[in-house]
Amino acid sequence: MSIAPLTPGWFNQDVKSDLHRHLADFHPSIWKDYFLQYASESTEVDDNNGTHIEALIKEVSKMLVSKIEKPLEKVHLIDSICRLGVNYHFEREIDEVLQYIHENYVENGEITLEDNLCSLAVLFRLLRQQGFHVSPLVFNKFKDEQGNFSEKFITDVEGMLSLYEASQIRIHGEDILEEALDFTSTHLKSIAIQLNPSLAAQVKHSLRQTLHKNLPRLEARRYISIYEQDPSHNEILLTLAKLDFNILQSLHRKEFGNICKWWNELDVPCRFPFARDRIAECCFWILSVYFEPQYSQARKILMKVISIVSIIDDTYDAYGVFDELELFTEAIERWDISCLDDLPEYMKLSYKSLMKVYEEIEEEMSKERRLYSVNYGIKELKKVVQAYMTEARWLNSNYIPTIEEYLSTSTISCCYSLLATTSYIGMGDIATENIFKWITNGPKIIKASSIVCRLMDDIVSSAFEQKRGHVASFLECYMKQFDESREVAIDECNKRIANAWKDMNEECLRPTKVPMPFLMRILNLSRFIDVFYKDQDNYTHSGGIMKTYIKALLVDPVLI
Ligand SMILES: CC(C)=CCC/C(C)=C/CC/C(C)=C/COP(=O)(O)OP(=O)(O)O
Repeated sequence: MSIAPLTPGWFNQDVKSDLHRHLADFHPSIWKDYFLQYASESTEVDDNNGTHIEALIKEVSKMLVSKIEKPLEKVHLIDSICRLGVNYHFEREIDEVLQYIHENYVENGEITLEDNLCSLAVLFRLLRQQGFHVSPLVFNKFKDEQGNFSEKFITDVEGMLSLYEASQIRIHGEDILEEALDFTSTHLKSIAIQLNPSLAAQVKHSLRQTLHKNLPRLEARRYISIYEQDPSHNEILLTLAKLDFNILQSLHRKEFGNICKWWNELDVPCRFPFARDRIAECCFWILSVYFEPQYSQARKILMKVISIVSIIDDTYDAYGVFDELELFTEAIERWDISCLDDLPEYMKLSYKSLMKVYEEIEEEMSKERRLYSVNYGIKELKKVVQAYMTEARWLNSNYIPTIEEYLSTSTISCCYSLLATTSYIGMGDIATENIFKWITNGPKIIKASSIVCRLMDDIVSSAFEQKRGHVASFLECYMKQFDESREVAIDECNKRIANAWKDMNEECLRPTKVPMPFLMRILNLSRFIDVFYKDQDNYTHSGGIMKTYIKALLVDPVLI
């Protein structure tokens, strides 16, 4: 796209005094031009190790499909495959094994295999993750006569860890898993100091970041080193995991490089100095949604959309004044390049770039005869911008909405319905028009994911945002409506977040309303929030764990 060059200081020439604006002091880009070195016309997967990898995949596949004599050994093999991040090569085989175990060793939801706490909890988690119905009452056998989890398991750290991880996939009404969570987290916390350093580190990690809510690539990067140190590891599987990790890394670097090249042409620091310059972080957000090679085109689309939306979000929250925002909202509603003439100079750039991004998506989709998919995406974007405007109105009139009013708008402005819908656009023929109808009709799982996103974001960012003038967050709305303290409001958020996870877990059980690949995008969007919005907003303040994790997945290869 060619946009006329600017003279220094242009930004303040034709716009209102910054006194009226809610400017934020965002730190500059951490990554600058780092990923540009990887930009490449071809985003094919590197084939240098192709034959070797193929052979390793065949070997692991053989291990999976061999006759099931010891079911729990297979279960642990599947667990390692998943944690090492190579399960996407064996979806059919894994499903067949778990289906077999479910048919032969689960009666009326009860697992009939007799074994130790660790193995049963791993099996329970894997079956649930795969969408099979299993009853948590299987854990009754680990209780004492009083009906409490037996203290004799406190020293079984692996068992406790597995039960703790299994309890994360609980659904509504599963009291026994609530008790299990309580029991395991209390005792794991207190026992951690007595353990050897490596086990202590694992316990500490799980207590902070559970497996179910972790991003699969991050878990793979971490687990490869843990698995390598386990004397009973399988060499073939380990080698596959390492090679595969590096191959994916080089594909992802190229994709990041290409998007950074496009972003650089927008010249964000100069043309949008009020906005967060976070292209690597935006790309990482999308890499969390899907990492597999077949979703490369889908990632490209979603990476561009999220990055432009990030600028638009800052336009509403950190720069635009009320009458400018009305013009912008109107222009988005009309969706027509001729609206440019009505916009202030700085808004022309984002509007033009947005139109251009969607034109490109339309071009690609019309080649695939899936143009309709883009229209669903545009409708979701319009909803987001309307929600931004409602929030701007509230701020402009110092209105603090009720929590019902607040949530109905802010679960749209959190963009998760927009991102989920847009994530399906590049997914190919499996994303039928019915899938788009389903996702844009506000299904339970997207409502739950939006609650997780909105409330976790509000807990960590409301203090920073309120300082500069920002629409009231859930916390302020709740405190005003119920005349309660911030702590009580945070507790309420955490309860709602936990319930939303139960909704999501329930929606992933079979029979699912849509095929699993579509639910997985939503689950991964929620996981991103769990990883990056726990203690602070690591997108806005991206020099901490965000930097560490980008480095782990995109900069440092795994040592072979
Ligand atoms: C966490 C969240 C809302 C994610 C939205 C997904 C998305 C579009 C991400 C791009 C960057 C962005 C707008 C982050 C949220 O900023 P913010 O915290 O300023 O968002 P807000 O203004 O809606 O609170």
